[in-house]
Amino acid sequence: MTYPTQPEASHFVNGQYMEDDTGTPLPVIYPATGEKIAQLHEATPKVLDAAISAAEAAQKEWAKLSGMERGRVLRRAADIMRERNHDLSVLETMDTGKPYQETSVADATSGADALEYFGGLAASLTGEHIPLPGGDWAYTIREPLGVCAGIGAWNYPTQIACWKAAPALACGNAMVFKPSETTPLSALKVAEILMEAGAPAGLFNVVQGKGGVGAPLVTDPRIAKVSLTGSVPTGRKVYAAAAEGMKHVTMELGGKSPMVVFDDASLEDAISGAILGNFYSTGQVCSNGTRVFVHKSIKEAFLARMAERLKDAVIGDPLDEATSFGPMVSEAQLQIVLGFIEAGKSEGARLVTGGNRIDKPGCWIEPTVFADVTDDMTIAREEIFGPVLSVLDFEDEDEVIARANATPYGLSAGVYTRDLQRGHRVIGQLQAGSCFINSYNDAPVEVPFGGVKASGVGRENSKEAIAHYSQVKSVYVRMGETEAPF
Ligand SMILES: NC(=O)C1=CN([C@@H]2O[C@H](COP(=O)(O)OP(=O)(O)OC[C@H]3O[C@@H](n4cnc5c(N)ncnc54)[C@H](O)[C@@H]3O)[C@@H](O)[C@H]2O)C=CC1
Repeated sequence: MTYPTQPEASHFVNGQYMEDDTGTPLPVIYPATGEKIAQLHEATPKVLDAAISAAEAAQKEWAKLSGMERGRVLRRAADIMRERNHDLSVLETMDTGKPYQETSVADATSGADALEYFGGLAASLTGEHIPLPGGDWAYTIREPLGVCAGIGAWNYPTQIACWKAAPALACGNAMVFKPSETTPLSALKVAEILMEAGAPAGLFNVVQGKGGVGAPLVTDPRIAKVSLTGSVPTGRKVYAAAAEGMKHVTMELGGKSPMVVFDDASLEDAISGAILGNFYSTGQVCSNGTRVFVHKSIKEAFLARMAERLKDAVIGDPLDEATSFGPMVSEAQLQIVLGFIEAGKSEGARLVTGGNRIDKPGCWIEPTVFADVTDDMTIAREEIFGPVLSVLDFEDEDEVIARANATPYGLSAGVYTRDLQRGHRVIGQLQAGSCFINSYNDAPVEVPFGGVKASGVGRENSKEAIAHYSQVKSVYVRMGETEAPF
């Protein structure tokens, strides 16, 4: 028995489901068939206010607990998520269209990893003792920020909710989370699980809606920090709005990341990396290596073998465990991707395989590979966020580094080579936050994740995230008399 797709109500506020059906209707569509699977409503100002007030009250109590006590709740939530992985994965597949083969290993499980990791870290979030001249000393206290707003994208809804909530709650903050309007279902389950694990009512609240709900959440004076996963244009707006209130931010934004395949690389591994970095989640991954620079001497071999490997993709019912390639998340995103494919063709790129909408109900598109792509083409410059791989030729190491860096983005970068000195030398020069050598798109919770340049501010995951969900108070303690000039 899996979860019904229609939740009890649209929002989760102060420990329970909440509805206000005067909000704008928000239909939820299963992208594999185009069927409506739930009907929600956007949050009204009343719902938003209730969520922020509940978070404010809960945060004060939560921050009084020791880190050990807070961590215990998060670790219990991680265990519950793992026990319910099947049901959570089916729901995530219905919400996003991503195959169960993926959701069962990369969504609730990744969320549980974050809850477990930050739950374990919570008790160790201590300050420092600083000895000073004359017997004076100082100490520091790592304090929570207060109520944090989390705003999510549609590609990894459970993972995004947990990657934001886990470090925020571990540090003693509360959260109001707004999922993407395209995938509103699974964050409600994260809220339910946190309450069941013993979190106080109001600690983690979910409000639904589009940018019109996100914007007042960001500017509300009771919100101390905003963590957004989304596109660069939205990031610019949210960052600017948060700056007005001098709020802390984490921005996990888009990219146009390079993957460089040298002539000494293992061809099979490089193709696996390019598949993971372009077709996993139907290409809807922010860190994807969508500009695949392949050394000219191996380009044709690379393309021929890639076309062969793509024939093994199992495109079909996302709930069937054998399916390895699902639909796009929505008709709107599908149309954007088809537009980029047309631009690729009209600007002279060579279509090697795919390029078409698949003729059946739902949002289906073929895995698509372009070759002979040049740096100035639209498909080499703009984030597509779909299953479209572009192969660009190169011959020289310095040349490929310069071209790889010639982008406003800087989320990820990858290098395939058997020459390890070269691997490290090249990665050292690539302008990106999350990099890979002979691999692509791994994102374990122990490792910092985030971008440089236009791709973001701050880091998620790892100990680095703690700095972004807490602030340091320093206390100077004088042991002798206080001397003043007069
Ligand atoms: N760096 C990262 O960690 C990741 C980045 N992304 C990026 O996300 C994008 C795709 O996701 P989308 O949901 O289409 O992005 P989007 O930028 O359209 O929306 C992201 C979220 O922001 C909200 N929003 C929109 N306008 C807002 C405003 N003015 N104020 C407050 N909130 C607002 C949306 O409702 C949604 O919840 C891609 O560009 C992708 O690269 C996606 C996943 C991970």
